Amino acid sequence: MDMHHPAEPLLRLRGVDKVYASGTVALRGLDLDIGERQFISLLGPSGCGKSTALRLIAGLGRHSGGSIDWPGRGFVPGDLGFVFQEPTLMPWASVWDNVFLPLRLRDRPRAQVAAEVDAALDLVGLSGFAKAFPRELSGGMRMRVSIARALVMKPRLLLMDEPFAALDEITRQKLCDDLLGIWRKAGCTVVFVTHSVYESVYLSARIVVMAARPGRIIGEMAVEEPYPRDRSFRLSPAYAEYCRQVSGLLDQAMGG
Ligand SMILES: Nc1ncnc2c1ncn2[C@@H]1O[C@H](COP(=O)(O)OP(=O)(O)OP(=O)(O)O)[C@@H](O)[C@H]1O
Repeated sequence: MDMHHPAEPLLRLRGVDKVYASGTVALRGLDLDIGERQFISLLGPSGCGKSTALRLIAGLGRHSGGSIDWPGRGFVPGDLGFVFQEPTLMPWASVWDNVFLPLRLRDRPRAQVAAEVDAALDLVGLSGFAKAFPRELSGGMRMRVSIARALVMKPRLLLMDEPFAALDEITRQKLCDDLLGIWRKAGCTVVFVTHSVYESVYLSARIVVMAARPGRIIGEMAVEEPYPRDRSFRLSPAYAEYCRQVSGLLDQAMGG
């Protein structure tokens, strides 16, 4: 870090509140700095406001109080990619056309951006499936198409809302490895919402634990294992110890 110009975070949340029209206080006083190229997980029990926080960061809905800023060079359209629990692909369109969608919505001509679509497919390891249709793919492959679509605009921030929750354990582990590779190559920041202690420890450099009613941050942990990470980390005593500590924080979040 340059000591004369300490790096600004990519995103800064200060005292963010969200009260829904129903009166539910989904978030109260959220303070969070998210750095460039960080991999950060938001972990917490159901209803603690993880998805709300992600949606506010994405600009889907207004916060009721506090501020959300992009302090560096500010927010530029295309800076954000979003991946949901369901891949939400268009079943009638090929893999290539699904990934092309964000560019098409911005009126970018097919021929002009073909290389960008190809590069996004290459990034997620699906170059050979450009002409396939979603129904021909496994659940894990469909999720990778969804990730390629989120990354085709080369966003600086990738928001992921429990992307692997609907998949079986083996596919989940494989996708975690894939995601770490994709993240390293894409060079973006990832904010990953999950219920899973194991997933958060494996993936993140930083885990923010939230509690409900009102949704708030109750603790944070750094996972100081260097990247790249692989199976050997998952099997290591250090991994088990991180999981134990994060589970302890989660117990606190659930009032235990
Ligand atoms: N559109 C909405 N209108 C009213 N209340 C909402 C709305 N969306 C969420 N809530 C409420 O806000 C609180 C936080 O919800 P949110 O979905 O952000 O939590 P979460 O941590 O993502 O939960 P989960 O893990 O179950 O997805 C909950 O009490 C929820 O019922």
